[in-house]
Amino acid sequence: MSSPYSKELLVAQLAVQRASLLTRRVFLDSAKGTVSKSDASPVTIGDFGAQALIIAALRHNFPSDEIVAEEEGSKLREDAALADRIWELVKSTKLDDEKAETEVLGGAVKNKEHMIDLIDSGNSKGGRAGRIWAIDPIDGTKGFLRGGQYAVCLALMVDGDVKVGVLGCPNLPVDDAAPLSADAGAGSDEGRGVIFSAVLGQGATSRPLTSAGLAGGKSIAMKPVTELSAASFCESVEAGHSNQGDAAKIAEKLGITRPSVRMDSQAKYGSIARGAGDIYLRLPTSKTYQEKIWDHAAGDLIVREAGGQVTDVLGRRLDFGHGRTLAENKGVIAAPKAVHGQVLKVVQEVPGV
Ligand SMILES: Nc1ncnc2c1ncn2[C@@H]1O[C@H](COP(=O)(O)O)[C@@H](O)[C@H]1OP(=O)(O)O
Ligand SMILES: [Mg+2]
Repeated sequence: MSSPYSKELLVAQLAVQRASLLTRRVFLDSAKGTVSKSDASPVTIGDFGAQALIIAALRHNFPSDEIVAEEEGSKLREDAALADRIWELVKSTKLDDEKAETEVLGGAVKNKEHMIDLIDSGNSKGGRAGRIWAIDPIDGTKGFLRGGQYAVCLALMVDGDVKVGVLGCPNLPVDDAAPLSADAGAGSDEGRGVIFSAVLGQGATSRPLTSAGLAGGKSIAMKPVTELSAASFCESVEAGHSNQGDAAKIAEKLGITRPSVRMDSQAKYGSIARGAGDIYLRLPTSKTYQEKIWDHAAGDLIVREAGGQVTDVLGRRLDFGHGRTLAENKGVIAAPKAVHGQVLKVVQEVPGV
């Protein structure tokens, strides 16, 4: 008998692989497919294209599942030139493995209208009942535009619990043992591109972006931290997304002297899951911002399956059953199980966190 969620894992890996290859094409273009420049939440043609490809794969395989996705198609209905650019990209991005492309993913998107309908169908409200996929087609768009790290994110929740998580990180080194660095290789894809995956209760793996599917995966695990003072922190590049001043106070209290590695997107979760970093802190910068489920679902499972513990700053598990946002959580602390409690205690000693 095949293990639980093996089909979901295969479809998710291939869908993320295909979408990641699409985003890489946009990334290598100097204008990076920017759609809205001044926006606080920038968007590129890669966001829409990747979302269309992932939803196409999910609709083909799991037609009755719900989908929560970050982007919506209305902009494309109003802007024909924009829709045409995205359509060119979507119809010309295919896996080399024709069998995977046609038999698993269901082949190409039919036409431009179909593409926009697919993008629009990621509008589920989420919740605690049934099978719901969460998609962030390009997490860390600011990093993507800067030439830094970003991630293509997909997770399946069943009754509010994450069962499958896949992260495509086209700019992280393939090598799990490479030192943690925010450097994305100045646009070179030599030795870069990794897919992290996890299924609840089955561990976490990494594989090169160019060889997705179920073959070629290696088990990954967090690095055991014996001395917290020797640990390294991972945090957002954007000071508006995580309070870097509070993180510095926490590092000092823990005796950590190494500077934090700042990196965009859920690439942080993948990096600590494979032991390239130790602790990911996301400390709220505002009382009103609610984290989005697509920004955390895959990473949360991958870190937990690699031997980590993930909570918010109050020590509560991330709760993906409250709709499109983590309405009942505040910030994130992801750390190896053995030291998570110590980190949490120190986080709570910092006034205002
Ligand atoms: N005030 C905020 N606090 C935390 N995260 C935020 C905030 N504003 C936006 N984000 C989200 O942070 C994510 C990127 O995180 P990171 O800093 O780890 O790369 C993006 O998905 C972004 O959402 P959006 O895409 O809607 O701007
Ligand atoms: Mg995001």
